[in-house]
Amino acid sequence: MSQTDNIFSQPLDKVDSFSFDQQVVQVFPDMIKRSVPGYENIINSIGMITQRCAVDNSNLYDLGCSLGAATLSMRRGLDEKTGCKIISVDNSSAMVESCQQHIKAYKSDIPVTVLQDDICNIKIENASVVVLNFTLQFLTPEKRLSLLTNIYQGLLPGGVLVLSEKFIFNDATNNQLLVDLHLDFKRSHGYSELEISQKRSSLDNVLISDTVEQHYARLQQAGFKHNDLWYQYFNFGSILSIK
Ligand SMILES: C[S@@+](CC[C@H](N)C(=O)[O-])C[C@H]1O[C@@H](n2cnc3c(N)ncnc32)[C@H](O)[C@@H]1O
Ligand SMILES: O=C(O)C(=O)C[C@]1(C(=O)O)C=C[C@@H](O)C=C1
Repeated sequence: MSQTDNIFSQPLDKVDSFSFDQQVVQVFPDMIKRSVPGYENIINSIGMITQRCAVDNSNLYDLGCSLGAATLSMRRGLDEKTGCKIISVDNSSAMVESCQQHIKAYKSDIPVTVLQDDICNIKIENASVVVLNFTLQFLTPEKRLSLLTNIYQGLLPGGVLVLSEKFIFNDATNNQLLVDLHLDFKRSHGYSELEISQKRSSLDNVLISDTVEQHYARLQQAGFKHNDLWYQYFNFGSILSIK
């Protein structure tokens, strides 16, 4: 069972940069549900996208898998396929350890390999579905294009990338309203003003958001010609890119 996230509930002398360490791992399912509008819808839909887009004898990748929520949803979507393998990758040792336990707890014949590595080092091969669920935003911007290019090159024709992110918006008025609505979402899930502001400081320069237009431009540069938002809830959303 996931514990309640109260990491930022007490005043901290110094707010450290956010990292996916053991303390975050322990509360992660609670943290992400209470912080990311639409997270559960996106996770469920990743299973549906997998069911429709995965092909027999291909690989599926969950890049920045955390505790494996998207991996498990993909695996549920593979019920009627044969010869598929899921490769789930995260560079946090605490996440990978917990992810392995979590995945083992659910029985299935579909193989899942959980790797502790930087997603920039992974060669994508024979892929029908690749998921980057709220992970690209944690890579330094200079590394983002080469990762997407690697993904494009490793996808089979017709293969898909699900790219979920926190966005910023060019229109300052819209941006402010969507940011405020996200903060209201957090308040409605029990986060205090102190928790919200300390978490925001801790994510400064760690989570670097792009606009939807910047994502489309980068995806096109990587080779993807078919890119569209399939989900948006305030300043969070998900793009589906097809090779
Ligand atoms: C917000 S979480 C992802 C949530 C997860 N995909 C889900 O659906 O529940 C971001 C994850 O990306 C991982 N991460 C960040 N940068 C990474 C990198 N360069 N290589 C591998 N994993 C990375 C973090 O350790 C963290 O577990
Ligand atoms: O913007 C925030 O407040 C967030 O908490 C976002 C976010 C994310 O989008 O990944 C950041 C870190 C945690 O992993 C959970 C959620």
